[in-house]
Amino acid sequence: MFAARSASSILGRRAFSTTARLDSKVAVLGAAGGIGQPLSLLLKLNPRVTDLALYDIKGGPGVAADVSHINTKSKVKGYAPDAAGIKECLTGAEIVVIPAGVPRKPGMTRDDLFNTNASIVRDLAKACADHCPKANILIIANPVNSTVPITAEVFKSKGVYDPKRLFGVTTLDVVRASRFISELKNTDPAQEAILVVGGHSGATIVPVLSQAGHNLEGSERDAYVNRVQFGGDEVVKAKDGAGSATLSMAMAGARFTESLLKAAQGEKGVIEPSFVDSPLYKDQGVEYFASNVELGPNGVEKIHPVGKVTEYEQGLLDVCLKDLKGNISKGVKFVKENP
Ligand SMILES: NC(=O)C1=CN([C@@H]2O[C@H](COP(=O)(O)OP(=O)(O)OC[C@H]3O[C@@H](n4cnc5c(N)ncnc54)[C@H](O)[C@@H]3O)[C@@H](O)[C@H]2O)C=CC1
Ligand SMILES: O=C([O-])CC(=O)C(=O)O
Repeated sequence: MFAARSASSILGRRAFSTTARLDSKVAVLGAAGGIGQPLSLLLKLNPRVTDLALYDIKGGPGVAADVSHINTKSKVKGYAPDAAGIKECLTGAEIVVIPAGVPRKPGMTRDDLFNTNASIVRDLAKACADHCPKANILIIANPVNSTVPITAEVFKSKGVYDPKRLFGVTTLDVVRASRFISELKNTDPAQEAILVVGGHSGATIVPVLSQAGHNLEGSERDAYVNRVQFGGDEVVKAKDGAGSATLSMAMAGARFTESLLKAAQGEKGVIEPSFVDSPLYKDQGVEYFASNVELGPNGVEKIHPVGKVTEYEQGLLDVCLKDLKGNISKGVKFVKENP
């Protein structure tokens, strides 16, 4: 989809770019993994990306050599898995996408990944805070509800936290919500835009179907909501021990990156749901929340409220907020106890 961008939209980019930077370095940390590889491929196909910097503790240079043969203009470089490598990878990055971390196996929750992934994300966040403190940081590594607060705490501890530049990538939930409703209603999924709010695990994933003008009742509604909330489990089960969603996640990560680049390059009205430092439920002690976010040259431009929900959706939201609070404080506590 990115390679097929029309000439006029590429020209459009030039028209938007008079005040915006034309060089867009995007770094992927965890680039040799199940998500990292197809994500790197999609970013290589995106003409808005001028430099693609690929880092992994294993195999970054190999993926970079492979992807670099694709005949698009961007420069691609893979970095050695050491302090000098990550420093060079991150220096000058406008966007850093982080899918580094272990995926689930059947029977695990995302929270079961916390013990392994919390320290991976903490250490990569430290490197970002040191080498590219003004970059937009896109967290894919699970559990997102905790790894986003972990990243924020690291940036705060180094005095460089900008809440407008930190995003938990929840795009896959939105992609799934659109696809699954289109299967039920026989519509074009590309034309469906189902709002999904909350967080990124189980009951914290709240599809707000009512705002898209769809009405499902009873068991059909419950099955739809359950499928959106546990879509990740569907893939984990089907992969049977070989990991979780990678290809659909790569597409979702590439879409979010493209949206940020569009906004950075001056396009107005770019909206993506994302898990961000949000004022919406701070009065209830929930510091981070996913809702529609308007993107701009400085990252978050405007956080949209959830809007009108049905009584049923409000019930889902109540459960979500309770779970989210626990997930967030777990991340914050981890950094305080393991700086
Ligand atoms: N936000 C979302 O919607 C989704 C999140 N995920 C999460 O994304 C993460 C990655 O999933 P996969 O790519 O399938 O896993 P994977 O195991 O295939 O790849 C992870 C990669 O990270 C690398 N890595 C590990 N520690 C690192 C470090 N300190 N620095 C740099 N690289 C490091 C590994 O070498 C590996 O290449 C998992 O935590 C998974 O749960 C997966 C799907 C959707
Ligand atoms: O389910 C998982 O562990 C991976 C993930 O976050 C998703 O597919 O939404």
